[in-house]
Amino acid sequence: MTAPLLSVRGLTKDFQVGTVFSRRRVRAVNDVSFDLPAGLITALVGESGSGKSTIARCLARLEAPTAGQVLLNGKDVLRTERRGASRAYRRTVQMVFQDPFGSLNPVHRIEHFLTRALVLHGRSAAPEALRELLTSVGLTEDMLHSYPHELSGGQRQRVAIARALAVEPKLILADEPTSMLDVSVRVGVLNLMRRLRTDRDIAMLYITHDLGSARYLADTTMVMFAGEIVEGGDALAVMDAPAHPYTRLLLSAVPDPRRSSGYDPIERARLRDAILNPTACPYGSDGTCSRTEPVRHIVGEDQGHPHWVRCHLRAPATGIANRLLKATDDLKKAETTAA
Ligand SMILES: Nc1ncnc2c1ncn2[C@@H]1O[C@H](COP(=O)(O)OP(=O)(O)OP(=O)(O)O)[C@@H](O)[C@H]1O
Repeated sequence: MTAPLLSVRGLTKDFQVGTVFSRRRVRAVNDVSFDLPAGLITALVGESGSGKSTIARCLARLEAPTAGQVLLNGKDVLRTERRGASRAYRRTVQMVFQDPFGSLNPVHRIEHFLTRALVLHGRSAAPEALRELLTSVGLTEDMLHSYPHELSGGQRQRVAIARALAVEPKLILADEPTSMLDVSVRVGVLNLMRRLRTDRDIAMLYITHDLGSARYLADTTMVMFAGEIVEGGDALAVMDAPAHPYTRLLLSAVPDPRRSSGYDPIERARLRDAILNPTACPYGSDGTCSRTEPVRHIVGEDQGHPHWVRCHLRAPATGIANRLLKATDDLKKAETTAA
């Protein structure tokens, strides 16, 4: 197994919400631990509000965790860099956001974003360097003089990726990088990410609620529910043999072309409950579940990655994974058409 580039231990993040009269605390991330190995793509999947972006923002050092450790190459960066991320950390760990338009100031040309990133990190912004950056993400040199609004959503996201690449990062935190793009251009951006992993050995944390794209892109997958990571392992193993009831619910929401409704109504009702009430485990309320906190159980191993689950009601796989296979097939077909 590849050594971890970045390790997270006991990461917890609370937010204060409400007014002065009704102040309360929301625990967005609760005691989360995982490793991001060098050169591998790790997907973090889960419904809206489960805490995925908060983890990414803590790792990008845009939020200060309430508790826990972030170890970059074994160094506890929250302890050693108390005043904020060092330039070396920012160079190693870059973030790509969901909204490629929001992350590029509309008053500047593309040349500005790339030049600034290169210069800030003490690198040459010579024309060849700019050209190389653009071509590495599948764009052409003439786009240097374009404004963000003159590019398509997919092209803007490629510019955002080029800007991240300018500092030669070792890890890219990609928070829903394709969710605002047309389906037809999503696969191109996913393929670009895969190429960066293979050609440049860049590790990625790929955050998404789209299980099909996680299965398509990632080496390993972690499933997040109500602020906790409840299942993890080889991406295909987690998707094809989900052991946690919540993973199975997420998979059940992948539309099934063989059913007119697309959803199993019972599964859909439970998923709805889980989303509407994300702080309570829906499987704990029916009396079948132990009250004690579930420990990690290893349920298998694939490609050298242990497949683990934290749930009292872990279960063997069912046929729902077939729908995900279909979604991945569709992506592969789109890839062939786009090529
Ligand atoms: N700045 C903040 N202040 C208060 N609460 C916050 C803040 N940021 C996130 N939260 C809360 O933390 C929880 C997790 O949010 P987060 O954005 O991390 O989830 P997510 O899984 O990334 O969802 P989405 O895909 O919708 O962004 C939610 O309940 C959210 O309302």
